[in-house]
Amino acid sequence: MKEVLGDPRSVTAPSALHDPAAKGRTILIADDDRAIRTVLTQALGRAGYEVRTTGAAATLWTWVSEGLGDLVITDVVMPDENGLDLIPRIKKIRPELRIIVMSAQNTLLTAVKATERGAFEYLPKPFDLTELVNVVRRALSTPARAVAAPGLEADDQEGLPLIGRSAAMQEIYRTLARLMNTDLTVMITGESGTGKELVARALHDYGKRRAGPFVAVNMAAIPRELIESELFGHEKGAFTGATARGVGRFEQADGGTLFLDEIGDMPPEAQTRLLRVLQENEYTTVGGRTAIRANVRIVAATHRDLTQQIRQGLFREDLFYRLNVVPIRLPPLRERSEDIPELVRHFLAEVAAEGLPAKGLDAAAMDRLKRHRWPGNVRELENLVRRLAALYSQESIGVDVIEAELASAPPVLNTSTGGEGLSGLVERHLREYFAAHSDTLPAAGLHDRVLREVERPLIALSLEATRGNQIKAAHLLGLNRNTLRKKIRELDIQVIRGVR
Ligand SMILES: Nc1ncnc2c1ncn2[C@@H]1O[C@H](COP(=O)(O)OP(=O)(O)OP(=O)(O)O)[C@@H](O)[C@H]1O
Repeated sequence: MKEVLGDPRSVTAPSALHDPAAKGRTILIADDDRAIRTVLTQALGRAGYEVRTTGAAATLWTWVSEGLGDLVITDVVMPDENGLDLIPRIKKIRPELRIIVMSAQNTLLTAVKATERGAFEYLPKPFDLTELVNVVRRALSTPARAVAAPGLEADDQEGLPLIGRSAAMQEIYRTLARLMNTDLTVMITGESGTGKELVARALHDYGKRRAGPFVAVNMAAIPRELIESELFGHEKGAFTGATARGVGRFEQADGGTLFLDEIGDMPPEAQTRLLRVLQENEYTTVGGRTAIRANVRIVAATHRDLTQQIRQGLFREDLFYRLNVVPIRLPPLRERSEDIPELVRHFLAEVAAEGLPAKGLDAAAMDRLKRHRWPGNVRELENLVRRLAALYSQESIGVDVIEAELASAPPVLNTSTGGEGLSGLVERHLREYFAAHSDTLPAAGLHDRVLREVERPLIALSLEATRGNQIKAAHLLGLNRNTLRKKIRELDIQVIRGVR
């Protein structure tokens, strides 16, 4: 049986799970919900453990200070004290005692705090009892773990709200919490607008490099021939237009996190260079000779299917394995539609805080939103909510308004760009590009370079869509066949037959 969603108290029963190592081990449980105490007592009792339960944090504290128990399972919100606040006190007097935190709060901050304060594991409610029994067994057979250094506590305010309490988001919060004290390379995949950049920021903000810079680079936004100098910097005179030394993003991100967005769009030469940096932990600037030590944590993201890119020869397999150390897949919004009401409330509150009149959605309207497919994911939802707040005067928005808004069909190109439109997307990337050169101007010849940047994917994708058939692609593009052939050569596009 799997998780039962909805009721935070619902837990599902394990299959027979007697653990021979359980004999003589006592588990202390604190939860103010009697039903939960009962189910946990039964499940752990069946597995062979001794169990003591209480509804008060104070009683748990007394037991622990008397030296009782081999493991603690505690809830977070209890009438007398917050379970999370108890953890450091317990760790101080009994550092070896494993603590499992369970909570129905289910925010990223709870997961992070539990891990940060030294909990062995965090279980969002509702959870599967089989999983709990497995966690207990693991906890009792793993040596004590160092607690995060004091002073590294996450702020109480969740500055960067990742909204959503669906099972899929809970899994992501747990992964993020586990990654907190590591420097592991992370690869975030997911459709456009699912929150990849937000997750990358969370990894940084709750990670051990949080005091350092967070630098984001969008591979798709930078002209191909400039990517290497953008990442690694260049020496004066390294190429035409390099009139001064240029600082690269690796240098800017020194001591912090480098977020490589749209990594699937990285050109081959830059991929090779990046691979070398990841292998050797050193890089050289374009035109430079001295090796510079790289001190960045890499987080990469893509909305593309990299395994397919690898098959097509567009992405290096060895680089993929270097980057894919910890994969995080963000689900599309349609797979977690139960999060939509909370997201809507969050975005409505945001626009209200910006000075627009406060609004709400009636039940039918909310229901309609939950049934939409959301090709542009959270970004599309956010844009819709902003439109509703700005364009409609009624306080409570009904389903008719939602129908009308969803029916004002976005243009063809919107589906992949999250409701933004192609020109909006190009403008966003160009803005980012200019912003990256805030103190200097980009190298001369920008017009042609940018047009080539648009032309290349346009032609490559047309060829992909026509399975490498150049006659069909020329027709699709409205180009003469010879012109297309010439452009394929000039732009160095690989034509792969039969692949789509
Ligand atoms: N779980 C979430 N909670 C709150 N806001 C979210 C969430 N996920 C995404 N958003 C918001 O949706 C918008 C898009 O998110 P983000 O830019 O992180 O997506 P992305 O996957 O990186 O998109 P792209 O692939 O197009 O770059 C942002 O405004 C972000 O704040």
